[in-house]
Amino acid sequence: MLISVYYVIFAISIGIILISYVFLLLKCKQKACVAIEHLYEEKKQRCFNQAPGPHPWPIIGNINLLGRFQNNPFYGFGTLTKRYGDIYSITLGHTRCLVVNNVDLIKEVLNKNGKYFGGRPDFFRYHKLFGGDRNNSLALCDWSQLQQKRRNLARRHCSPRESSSYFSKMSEIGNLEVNHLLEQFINISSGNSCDIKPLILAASANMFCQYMCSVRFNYTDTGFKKVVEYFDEIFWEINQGYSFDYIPWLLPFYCNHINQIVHWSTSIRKFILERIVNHRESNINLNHPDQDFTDALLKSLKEDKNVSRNTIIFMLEDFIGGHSAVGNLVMLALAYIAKNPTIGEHIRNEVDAVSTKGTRKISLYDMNVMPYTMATILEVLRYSSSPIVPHVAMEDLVIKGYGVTKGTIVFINNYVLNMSESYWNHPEQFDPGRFLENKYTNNKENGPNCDYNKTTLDGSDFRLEFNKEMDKNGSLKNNNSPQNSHIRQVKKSIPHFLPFSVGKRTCIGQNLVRGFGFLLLANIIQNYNVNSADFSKIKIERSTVALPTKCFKLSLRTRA
Ligand code: HEM
Repeated sequence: MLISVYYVIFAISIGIILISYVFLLLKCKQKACVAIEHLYEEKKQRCFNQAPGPHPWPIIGNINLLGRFQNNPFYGFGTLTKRYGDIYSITLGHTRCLVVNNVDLIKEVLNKNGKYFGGRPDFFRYHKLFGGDRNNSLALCDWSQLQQKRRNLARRHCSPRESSSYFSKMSEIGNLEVNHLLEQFINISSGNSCDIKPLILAASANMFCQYMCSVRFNYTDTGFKKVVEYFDEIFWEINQGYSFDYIPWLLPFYCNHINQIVHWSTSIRKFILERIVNHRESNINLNHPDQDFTDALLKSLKEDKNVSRNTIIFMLEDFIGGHSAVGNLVMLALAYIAKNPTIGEHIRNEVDAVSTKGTRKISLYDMNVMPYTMATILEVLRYSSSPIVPHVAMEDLVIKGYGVTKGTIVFINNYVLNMSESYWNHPEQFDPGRFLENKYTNNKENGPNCDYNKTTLDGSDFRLEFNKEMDKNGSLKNNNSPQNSHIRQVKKSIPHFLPFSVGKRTCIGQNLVRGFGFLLLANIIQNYNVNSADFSKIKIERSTVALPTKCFKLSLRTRA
């Protein structure tokens, strides 16, 4: 009896051992398969050559090639296409980079493979700008679930649709701030040269602060003035490239510069906490609907354990900081108008027709009926070719048959798109008209449901009357034809025009740029003639929307 019990126990033990071996073998097989697959992938990668490119020097790589194009590295990238084609690799310091120079390839990288190119360069400077960790920044962080969450949170507030209450809030706030700005201009509107940039930036900052945080600051508030200046410095800084980004051992030579960056960013953070967040945080009511973006952020902090206080403070800072881009864009537009007075005349014609000769201010709802003004903003974006923040490959992958290894920095060259003769007629000319098209219509079409039969705020059916009186350059002429008229509109889509980039990491602030930029530009031109006492002082770098903090002066003269 005892023996048979032993036999049974022995048999069970053998069974267990055998089953364990089978599991062990299966697991080993799985691991072996993964390892083989990995090896195969690696081999496959190795089979793909790197894109062609110049041979790198030790230590500096190809930085010497860009040295010649310090003022416009993207032009430099463009010249290298003649030798290496539209996609090529260069090495900056020790970092491998890929430069992509045509629209199809750009879309292959950012649209088709966007999820693999969601990283950003790990520059020391970027960390210093955002409290020691670039992942605090919306634009400079690597792609992550947190980034997806932050983008979703921001979308409603920062990309308002025309029919939404956010849009009407934007229009209202924009108009109120324009009144404040015009009051400031009264003292400087005698036609003398003036440094108007700080005022335009302050107006733009107040538009953003009111829209996002329901607070505005006085133009004489020294704390506010300093913060607006520091934001502007940072905007300039983000648009620059330095050799120490790629050759970190040069950093000790740039200590003062880095300390300056830290000073700007910590001062901004202190201001946002002391003057905006602290007070709001203590008064937040979770049961009330969101008053603004700050409410939405503070609520997400209370409701979602994965969102940290740092995250929301940096988000707010990022979005308020967007005002610098708008302010600089408007300054550029005014400079081009000063240089090309006919452009100012065309805008003035639109403004006068829409506002019945200046009897009311221009609102956001006039955007659709002022195509030339909108086209001017687009032409500034094209002409200045704001660089697309570099992307980084987050995995090994293949683009156009070339192997791209994880960690490669990808430069998207939209300067070549904006300046290529194969995409634009006379790309070197500043000409807003290139963004306009005519839509022919007969008046019968223009019934109450016609898309193009837009009305202005005061209810007048302006667009048709106005458009049929414009010649092709945008100036007024008297050729009223009662039957047929053409409507001038901004071209709907231009596939090679990507000022805000495409794909997963496209700019979140583009509607704010169009909206607040339009309000500032149209209302300034409604009230002032813009000129310059010395055009030689208007120096504009290509390949950036950023102007130095201390830039050219302009003169404003009240319109007769
Ligand atoms: C002249 C005005 C502006 C231009 C030309 C511009 C252009 C761009 C470009 C090219 C990118 C990079 C997209 C990419 O990496 O593929 C970007 C990213 C971004 N922009 Fe703008 N932008 C402007 C203004 C603004 C404003 C006003 C805001 C906010 C209020 C804003 C918020 C952002 C954010 C948060 C990102 C990062 C998105 C991400 O990486 O996921 N931008 N912008």
